[in-house]
Order: sequence, then structure tokens, then C-alpha cells
Amino acid sequence: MPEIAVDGVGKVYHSAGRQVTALGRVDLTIADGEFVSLVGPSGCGKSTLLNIIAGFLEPSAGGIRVDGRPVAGQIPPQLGYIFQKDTVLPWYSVRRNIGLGLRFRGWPRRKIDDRVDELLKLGKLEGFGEAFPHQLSGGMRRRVALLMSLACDPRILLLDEPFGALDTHTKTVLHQELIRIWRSLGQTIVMVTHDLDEAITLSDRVVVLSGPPSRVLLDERIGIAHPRDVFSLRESDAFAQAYARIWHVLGQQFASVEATG
Ligand SMILES: Nc1ncnc2c1ncn2[C@@H]1O[C@H](COP(=O)(O)OP(=O)(O)OP(=O)(O)O)[C@@H](O)[C@H]1O
Repeated sequence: MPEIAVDGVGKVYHSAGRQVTALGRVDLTIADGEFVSLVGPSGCGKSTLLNIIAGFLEPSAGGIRVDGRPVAGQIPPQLGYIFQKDTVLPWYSVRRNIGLGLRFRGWPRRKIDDRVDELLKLGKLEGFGEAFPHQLSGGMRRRVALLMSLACDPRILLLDEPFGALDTHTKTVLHQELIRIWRSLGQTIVMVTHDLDEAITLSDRVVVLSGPPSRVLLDERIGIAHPRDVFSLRESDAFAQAYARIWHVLGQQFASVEATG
């Protein structure tokens, strides 16, 4: 699995005659097969950093290396990405949506069908292949988005608030699913989230970014062993202690961003 190195990455946006320094200088190494979450105040540059890692955006300073090779504005091979917004296409069936990336890659029909069957099973959506997105619950649609991103067997998975708008029950079920899939496939995962519970539940490490221009304030290893049961995990002392340590830093950032407006 790939290792991702973020070397002194900075980003300044220029728009409408204004300059916004989104990222100050961020250094971070994500080991292969590791699950790292990025948290921080709204507008601190979390999505910007994820888009730079994905090769969708050029950094203004520094760079990204995947397995030691600079990505320099190119999308790293074997990348899966889940966007904040629902990217499931409403006019295609679940089956068609999940197989979309494989069609673009020119896979033959038969092979796509077999792969999609495998994925429907993995996402516990057997029997929903012919359904259309409007016939699914919000949680099922997010599950389809996850399966779409897994179709090409990515080695790197970048998740931008993948479960943002869902209720706690649905989110918790999906957390258990994601842990199960990640533990069986072993991708390197970077996730942006606003939900500290979610970050601790899923991750090996939680990285707190400061308000803009952002930098890494805390890199906390979550020493909770796998297999994790997401339902009982949140009652454990280890969870409470990790939460308190991270919140101590994150809460101060929220307060200082509020104070400076
Ligand atoms: N295309 C752009 N042009 C100009 N400024 C931008 C652009 N994209 C983002 N920004 C600015 O860069 C800063 C960081 O934005 P970004 O979306 O990366 O933050 P974020 O931490 O992901 O925010 P949130 O948590 O609210 O989703 C913000 O001030 C935002 O207004």
C-alpha cells in the first residue's frame, strides 16, 4: 500500500483581487495502510489539503509524494475519492453507478457485472442493483458512493466528510462497515471530518489543523485495538481519554477562530 508524504505544503488562493492563505505549512506522513483523519475549524483548509493530495489542486509551496514519487499536479494512480456532495447519478441504477468508473476504463460488460456483484455484496446492497438512487435512503446512497470509489480497487482512499449529513444511527452503522472494508482491503485512508467522534472511532491517527493559515497542531495516535466495535467503543475509557486530549486543542482553536472573527 502507498505511503503519502505531505512536505511543507502551503496554499494561497487568489480570487477577486483577494489573497487567502488557506494552508500555512503542513508536514505530515501517512504510512501505508494507515487511516488518518483531519479535523480543524471550518475554513482551515482541510478540503484544500485533501484536494492537493488527490492532485486536483497545485500547492503554492511544498509538494506531495506517494511512495517517494512526487505527484506534482497529477492524480496518483489507484486513487478513490468520496466528495462531500452526493455524486451518485440519479438517472442511473445503483449497478450502473457503481460500474461507471470501470466503463470509463474500458472494462468488458461481463467483467463489470461480476465486479459490481462483488461490490454489492461487500456493501450489503445485494438486491438493490436495479434500484435508482431516489429509491434509497441517505445512508444507502452514501454506501453506493463508497462502492463507486472502491470499484477500481484503489490503494488510496480520500474521504471528504463522507457521512456528513447523516443521522447518528446511520452513521454508526456505516462506520462499522467502513472499518470492516478497510480492515479487509487495507487501503491508505485520509478523511476530512467535522465529527470528532467519527474521527476517533475510525482512525489510527487524528490530526488537528489550526485556524488559517493552517498548520498541524496535534497529531494524536488512537491506540484502540482492532477489531473495534463502534457501538461499545464510545463508552470506553480509551475513547473518552482520546476525545478529551484532542478536544483540549480543537476546542481552543474553535474559540480563537470565533474570537478573531
Ligand atoms: N477556489 C477557491 N478560491 C478562493 N478561496 C478558496 C477556494 N477554495 C477554498 N478557499 C478558501 O480557502 C480556505 C480554506 O477552505 P477549505 O474549503 O479548504 O476549508 P475547510 O477546512 O475544508 O472548510 P470546511 O470545514 O468549512 O469545509 C477558506 O477560507 C476558503 O474560503
